[in-house]
Amino acid sequence: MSIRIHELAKKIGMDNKQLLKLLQGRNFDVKSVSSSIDNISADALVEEFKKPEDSSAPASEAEAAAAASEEAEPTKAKPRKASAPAAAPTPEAAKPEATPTVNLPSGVFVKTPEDIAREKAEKAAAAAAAEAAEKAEKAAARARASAPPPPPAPVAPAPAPVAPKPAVSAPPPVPPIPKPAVRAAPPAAAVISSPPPAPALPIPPVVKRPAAAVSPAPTAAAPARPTPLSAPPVLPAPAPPPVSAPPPVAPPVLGAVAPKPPPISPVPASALAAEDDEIKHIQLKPPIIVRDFAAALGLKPFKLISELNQQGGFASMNSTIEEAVAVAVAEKHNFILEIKHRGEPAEKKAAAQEEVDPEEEEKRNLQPRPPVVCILGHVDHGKTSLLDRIRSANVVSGEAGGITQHIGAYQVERSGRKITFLDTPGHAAFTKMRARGAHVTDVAVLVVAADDGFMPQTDEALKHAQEAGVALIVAINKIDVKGANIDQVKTQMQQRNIAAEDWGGETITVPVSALKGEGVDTLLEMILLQADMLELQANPKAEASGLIVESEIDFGRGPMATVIVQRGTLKVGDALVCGTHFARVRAMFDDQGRNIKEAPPSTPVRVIGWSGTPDSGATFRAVKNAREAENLAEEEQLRLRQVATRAAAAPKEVSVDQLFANIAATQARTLKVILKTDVFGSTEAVRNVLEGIKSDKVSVDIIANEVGLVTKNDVLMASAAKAVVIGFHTKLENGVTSMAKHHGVRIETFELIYELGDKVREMMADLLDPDLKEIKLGGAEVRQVFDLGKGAVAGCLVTDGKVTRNVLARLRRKKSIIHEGRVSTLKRYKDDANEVRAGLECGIKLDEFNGYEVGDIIECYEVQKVRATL
Ligand SMILES: Nc1nc2c(ncn2[C@@H]2O[C@H](COP(=O)(O)OP(=O)(O)OP(=O)(O)O)[C@@H](O)[C@H]2O)c(=O)[nH]1
Repeated sequence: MSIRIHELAKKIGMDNKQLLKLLQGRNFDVKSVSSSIDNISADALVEEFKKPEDSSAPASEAEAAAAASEEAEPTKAKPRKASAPAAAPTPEAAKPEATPTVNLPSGVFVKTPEDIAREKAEKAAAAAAAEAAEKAEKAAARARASAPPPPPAPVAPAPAPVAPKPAVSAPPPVPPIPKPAVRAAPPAAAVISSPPPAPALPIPPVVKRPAAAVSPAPTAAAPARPTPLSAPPVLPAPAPPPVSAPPPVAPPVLGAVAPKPPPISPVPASALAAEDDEIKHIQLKPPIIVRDFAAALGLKPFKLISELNQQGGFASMNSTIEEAVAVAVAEKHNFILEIKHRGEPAEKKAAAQEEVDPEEEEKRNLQPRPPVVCILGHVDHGKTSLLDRIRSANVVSGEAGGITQHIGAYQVERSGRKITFLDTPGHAAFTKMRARGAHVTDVAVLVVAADDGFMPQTDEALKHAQEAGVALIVAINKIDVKGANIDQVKTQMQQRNIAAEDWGGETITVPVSALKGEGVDTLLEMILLQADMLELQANPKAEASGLIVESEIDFGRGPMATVIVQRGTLKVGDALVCGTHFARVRAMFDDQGRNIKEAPPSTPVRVIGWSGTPDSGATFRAVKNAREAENLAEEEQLRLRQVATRAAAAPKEVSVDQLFANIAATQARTLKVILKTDVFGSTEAVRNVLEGIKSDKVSVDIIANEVGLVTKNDVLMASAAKAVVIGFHTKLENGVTSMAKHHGVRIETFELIYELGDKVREMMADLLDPDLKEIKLGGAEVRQVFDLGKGAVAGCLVTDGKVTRNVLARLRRKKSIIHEGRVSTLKRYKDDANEVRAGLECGIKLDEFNGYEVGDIIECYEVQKVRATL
């Protein structure tokens, strides 16, 4: 039994990637987050990472100590209780976690000996450091407490987090503190508190505890609550700058209070210092991302994630945290979080002061974006059904012939996260679309039917995905079908060097049934997991740019393009330029056809307002205004014209071979085609089909191709050029049919690409002279020769088929053909006959031939014209 890493990570509340690294560091043979480890090791890890939270054992120890101290200081009771839950996350508690000190349940081996040795060393070092800090702090506290000499010299550069606690643990204003501390302190504490000679202040005992295991929590927690008011009046005379170097707030307070002499209680002074030390300020800009926030708090991201997840929701490394939540979490960790919004005066000032580095700005604005996923695979392997299942809409039934004809882009939501899907057609003609699909995407899902295995377009799709360098997931579909063979598909994967994970490879492989929905959830989970691993980000604040997935002329709305926003946020009213086309975004529609105003990164959206149909695969970008967009498009048109003119004007060297080839080409017959399609991608697909028809005798020339309806103009053009009009997925404008009849123009429209291919082949063949085919009718053997004076007649026996008067015939003698002509006379006895069948005797005379010999064979045949082959 085993468990996948991402499941384990969820259990532990750790980031997938971190857990993967951790396991790799511990020499586990794991390659990706969907790899698995054995259950024993997994349990040990769960146990290991439970520790920091359920530090109940040591906590109870601490509580015992605290309870003891309560007896002496009843006033302390409340604060401690209240702060108890917050104990764990205090900086002190967090510290031991920072070093990977791990206590495994005995008998479980999940670490290498080196790991254990290293951890021990780190633990020892941490303990030593903590102790040194304590000592230093203690000395400082003592120096402050024993007021008289004002030596301001800070006692020791006490490490920030540990230092404050002892001070705070001794807040009680009145009685000489030592007693409770002594009582509360475990034996160890007493020992350690001894080193410095000076007065046995109460503080140390609490700090005493060995850094990691201690539940300094309760004690440490107490100081966490800010009690600023108590500070000023009590402050001891001198020692303004005690240990509290870090927070800048401390000095003024201390300074201000310093002159007051009352020497009564030295303790609160340190309490104030501690407090100032404790509460730190951090500034962040929205959006607050888990990763950055954890770094600012000095926490491990997985700790923060688990904390956020406990509050409900689903956080990951790149999740954005709501501001209110972030403030609360920061408070819990003794930080004051200042969120700096854009446009705030302070920021404006800062912006004015320093030049913004665009790269920095870009980095700062990066935000997680949804993954773009491409579904690839062979025809009919279930790509559309899978997508259909995922978004629970019935697309398959709406497609012509059940085949996806052009790319579709959709967005689905899963666990509160969006995934953008591209559906690409499986037919061979749509190669370019698939290639384009693969290049736009982050993750490619290769659909392989379990009953069919890898097919030509599966391999081609795999090649596209590999060339594009996108993450690959294999979905073995149709596992419900009789004859489904998952292992066979995995064998084929192995042969292609993309072995499945459970076969020792690295390719995430999910068996699914698009029809029954089995495995689809797992597939989505894997996609999100891959997306997490890829850490996909984009800057939504930048000028919008992206890629044209598809373009078409929408009847009624004009040129329309399906685009994927890759960067920035596309808005209605934006001015766009894309090659020779430009747009002012009039309206945008999402995959459900709903009108939307904005499209952030990774969103597929249909845009209207284009000057024409931009090429699929071209990139667009937003510019300042429509005028600029138009100018840029015009410049591009001009540039292309110049390139074409230069190319045409350039002298060409023509070889003799080429010359002959050109002459032959002019003699070869050509089918001229005017092509009209629904979308740009279809044009490509039809072109692919037509260019794939190879013939030496006849060629296809697409003299014009456009997206849109077949118009009267097309008919006129076809009439002038002697061309045919081919429409794919498009209709005819009113009046076109009658006009075409009048001009003798042939118009053919198609819904299925393979039907189009077959028909064009026929049309091409029709341009060729028909082939002649000889069909044998029968044969007769000459048995006797009759000389009639004015000529000879052959007395024959019809051996096969039939002999008919006037048909073509040839006379063979052994292997030679002696004569070819027609059967001019055919007699049965003395009567003329039209036809004599096999087994009967007859007299045959071939026109203009008299030289028959016994044994000659007369073959009768006819010649038929058949359509020429290409
Ligand atoms: N039994 C079974 N049939 C399926 C499953 N998935 C798809 N099919 C059927 O397979 C046929 C083809 O499915 P599509 O989703 O159109 O396949 P496609 O790969 O999108 O095909 P193209 O659009 O031509 O590229 C349909 O009849 C589906 O009902 C499945 O998991 N189990």
